[in-house]
Formats: sequence, C-alpha cells, structure tokens
Amino acid sequence: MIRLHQLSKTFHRDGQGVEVLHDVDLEIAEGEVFGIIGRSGAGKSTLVRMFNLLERPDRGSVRIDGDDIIRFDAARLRRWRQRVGMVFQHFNLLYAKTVADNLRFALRLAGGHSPREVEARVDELLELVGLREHRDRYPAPLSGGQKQRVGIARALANRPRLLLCDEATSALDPETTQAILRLLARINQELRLTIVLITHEMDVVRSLCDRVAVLERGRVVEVGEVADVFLFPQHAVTRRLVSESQATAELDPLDLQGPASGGPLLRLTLLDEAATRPVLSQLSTETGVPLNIVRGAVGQLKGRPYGQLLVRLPDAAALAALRPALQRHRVEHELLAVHSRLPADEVAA
Ligand SMILES: Nc1ncnc2c1ncn2[C@@H]1O[C@H](COP(=O)(O)OP(=O)(O)OP(=O)(O)O)[C@@H](O)[C@H]1O
Repeated sequence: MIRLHQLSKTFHRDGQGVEVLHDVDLEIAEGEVFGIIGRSGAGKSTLVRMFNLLERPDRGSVRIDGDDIIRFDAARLRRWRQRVGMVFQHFNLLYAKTVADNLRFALRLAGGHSPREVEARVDELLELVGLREHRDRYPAPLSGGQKQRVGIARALANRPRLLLCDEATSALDPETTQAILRLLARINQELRLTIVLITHEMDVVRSLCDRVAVLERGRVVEVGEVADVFLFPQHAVTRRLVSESQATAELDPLDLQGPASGGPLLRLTLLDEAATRPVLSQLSTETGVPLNIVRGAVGQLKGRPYGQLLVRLPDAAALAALRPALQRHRVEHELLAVHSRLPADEVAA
C-alpha cells in the first residue's frame, strides 16, 4: 500500500550539509502496525514526516497505491494529508477548547460535514476512545492517558487510512502506556487501520508492531517481523536496542567468569508452538544432558509466545549429543562461548 523508494534528505545548517536519510526503501502493507526504531538522531522523525510530506525528500518517491505523493498538486496533497492522522508525544491539544471542541475543530478543518454529522462523529469518537463523560471538559486537568485518548480521537476524526504515532506513549507511565497500546491495537484490528509508529520503547514494538525497521544514521539497517528482529538481531544497533529492552537473553561478561564457568554456553530460542512445550526437560530426558540455565527471558512478541535461554553444558560431548535433539524440537541455537580448556574444533565438530 505504501512504498518509500530511495528516499534521501540532507539538512543544511551553518553552510554544512548533514545527510539525515539515505536511500531509504520501505514497504508497508495495508492494515499492519509498522515500527521504526533507532537511536536518537537516527532520522526517525524526519522519515515519519515524509508519509504526509511535512518534510519533503531531496530524492526518491513516496507511493500510495502506486501514486507518488511528491507529484501531487496542492489540492490532492491536502486531501491525502486529511487521510493521515498524527498522534504526538505531548498530545498537541488545543487547551482553550473542550474535548468535544478539539474533535469538532479537526472535523471542520477537513470540511464536508453538516453540523449534525459533526456531532454524530464526535459522539462516535468519544465512545471509541472511552471518553464520553469528559466530552465538555477542558484538556488541562485530564490525565496523560486521557489527553492521549483525545489526541487519538482527533487523529481518527476524518477516518484516516494511515495513523502516524510519534512517541505516542513516551510521556506516559507504564500502566497508562499499556492501556493506550491496547486502544491502538483495537483500532488497528477493528478499523483495519495502518499504523506507522516511532518509539524508543522496545516494549511498545514487542506488543504492538507486526514488523519493525531499524534506522541508523539515516539508513535502514534491518527490517523484518518483530519476532525475527528481536530474537535474531543481525545489526549491532539492533542488538543493542533489543538487549536494552531485556526482552531477550543476552550474554553478560560475568557469565564467562567464575568457578561455575567451564562448558559451552548456548543461546536457545523457542518460538510459537515450541515455546509452549516443556522443551528443556524433554531435551534433558532424551539426551541425558543437564542444562544449566544462566539467563532467560520468556514472553510474547506480538502475541507469539517465545522463550530465550542461555544454558551452560558440562562439556563438548554434551553439545554433540544435544544438537540433533535441538533440531528435532525446533529449537534455534547459537554457540556463544566454548570451554576454554577444550580446543574449539572439538566443540564445533
Ligand atoms: N529542520 C531541520 N534542520 C536541520 N537539521 C535537522 C532538522 N530536523 C532534524 N534535523 C537533524 O536531523 C537529524 C535527525 O533528526 P530526527 O529528529 O529525524 O531524528 P530522530 O531519530 O527522530 O531523533 P530523536 O529520537 O532524538 O527524536 C538530527 O541530527 C537533527 O538534528
């Protein structure tokens, strides 16, 4: 549905050019929740502003159903912008207007609604985000979560095809964040609305996104399904972002020290059906190999159960015995460290 092709952008400051986006290629399918992550300054906000041309690229195209919006005339671009809702970290509400007036304002700005239609739509939106009883209140005394619900209702007012969320939950406490994520997930499901979001919160990506792209210095360095990117990160930046989230089992240098260290250290990853079975005890029973768990993380990635464990084996022979059983049980494994007193080729064999 949306295809970004070779998007590049350079900002000029003090006579110097800084390339903020470089040949970005992305495809976003209708109805998916697509996350963009990356370090501060990676270019995420600039990229997300290309979807409605709040920022224009120097090169490349932004195709919606095949049409390049960069070539739209002013009237067509205005119509497209009305089909793109935006949700911001700091809500950006009109504080001199009531909740209902914030929504009316968005509807009137787009035009084409009779006063009765406006009122009916305001009711519908307040119902959708669970704010009916706050209809005539001013935003200032509302909680952060309620303010963001107003922000989401406003973004949905004109029945967008695309919802852009720029750090939509970053100003909220964890519990409120969960409630807003549930609301966004319901909107995505019920309205089949495509959502593109930027966040520095990996838990947001974990629970809400279908796919994720990792941006580093203006380049997409990794893109894929959330489970693949989180459990098998390829790029160093992705590995760091994922490890900060503590959603996976990461190696700590301490794991390689101490009197208990010794045998090979493996990372086992179980996904979907494999994560619902007592695989570790099955592996031990079938092979007679004791698995010493060093670290572990279990949870869900967009509703898919997973587990990732670091386990230490007694010796290289145990690894050789375990490997066929790991394959049989569809457990991905990665050898992180070899016993220091054993030759590496004995373990690798
Ligand atoms: N209008 C502008 N003029 C000049 N430089 C800009 C402009 N907008 C952004 N930049 C620079 O472009 C780079 C990328 O900014 P951008 O806001 O897209 O990154 P980001 O990944 O969203 O960062 P953060 O997570 O900190 O918001 C930064 O170095 C920023 O200073």
